[in-house]
Amino acid sequence: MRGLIDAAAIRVAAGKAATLVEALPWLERFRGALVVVKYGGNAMVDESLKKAFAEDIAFLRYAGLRPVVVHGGGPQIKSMLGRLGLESEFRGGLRVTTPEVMDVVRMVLTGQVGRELVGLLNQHGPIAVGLSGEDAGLLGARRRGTVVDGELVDLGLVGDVESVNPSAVLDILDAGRVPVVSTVAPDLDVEGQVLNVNADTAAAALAVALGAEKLVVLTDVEGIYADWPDRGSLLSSIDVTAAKALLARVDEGMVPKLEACIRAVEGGVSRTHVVDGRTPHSILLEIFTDEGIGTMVLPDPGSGPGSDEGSPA
Ligand SMILES: Nc1ncnc2c1ncn2[C@@H]1O[C@H](COP(=O)(O)OP(=O)(O)O)[C@@H](O)[C@H]1O
Ligand SMILES: CC(=O)N[C@@H](CCC(=O)OP(=O)(O)O)C(=O)O
Repeated sequence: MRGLIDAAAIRVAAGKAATLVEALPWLERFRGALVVVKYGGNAMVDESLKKAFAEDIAFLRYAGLRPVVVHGGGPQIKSMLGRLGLESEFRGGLRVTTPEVMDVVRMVLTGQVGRELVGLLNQHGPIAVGLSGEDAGLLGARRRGTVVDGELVDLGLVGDVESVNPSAVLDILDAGRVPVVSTVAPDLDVEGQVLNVNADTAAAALAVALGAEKLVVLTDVEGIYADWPDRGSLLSSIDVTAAKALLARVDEGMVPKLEACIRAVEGGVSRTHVVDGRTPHSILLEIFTDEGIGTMVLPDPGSGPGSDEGSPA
């Protein structure tokens, strides 16, 4: 009835206020912080998760952080290859990339997925600017193979990032906007050739070059499991030494993600997280709540600043 105070409504309001207050120390801690977010998995294909992702990135931007988005697009590449009657296989979590497949990867990542993401973010104001590893020398790559069952496998036009010139990304950040990066990179050895770089790998290289405070990698699973697929073995954190040992026991797409986290931590990014992109607003939950979510890959204990994330201080 109007005019009466509803006790249940007051409790709900108090709960909402408590959530906001819980975020306060984290807002203070991360004001101005550069955070690289690798966007991929279900969060990229489900409409409501896409919307929630865009809200999270806009929230970070308006809360005074400096988010940089690096996106994947494996499912969209697969779908376009299918429409064109082309096939490609994965070895060690990486797509074997022929010249025809490379054309499709470039078209889909830079021309389709990146554009869509920029559009979604710009529903929250004119904040997002898309670019690829080809723009202003952002990424330089060299061809790489991968080792599967002890044998080196040729992956074709697949590259690993060898050089990063982050000035274009910094220009966009300094203008108060959000860079949205697709991970096609010029081949440093062959002029005019571009290479397909796994987006987790590129996100790590970029996070290191930018001196990011955090790398957050979205995926389709709760986090990293010590003993996959034993659901009781989800890790809340793991140090670099243990993560390297675990590499031998993970497979599928988790290999490039775990490698990316290790590379980022070893490159000085002290907070590296693998979080579940199927959970709406997983990025906000990771950054602005006391518990965080997913798995954090950390420097080894006692190895310097950032080896302990327990509190915002
Ligand atoms: N130890 C592990 N912990 C978590 N996931 C693992 C592990 N080993 C293998 N996986 C697999 O890796 C998958 C994540 O990689 P992928 O499907 O490529 O992710 P995305 O599509 O998010 O890029 C998980 O869904 C799971 O099937
Ligand atoms: C070499 C390699 O595997 N490149 C990836 C690039 C896109 C990507 O990484 O997308 P996800 O993050 O959605 O997996 C590919 O061709 O699928």
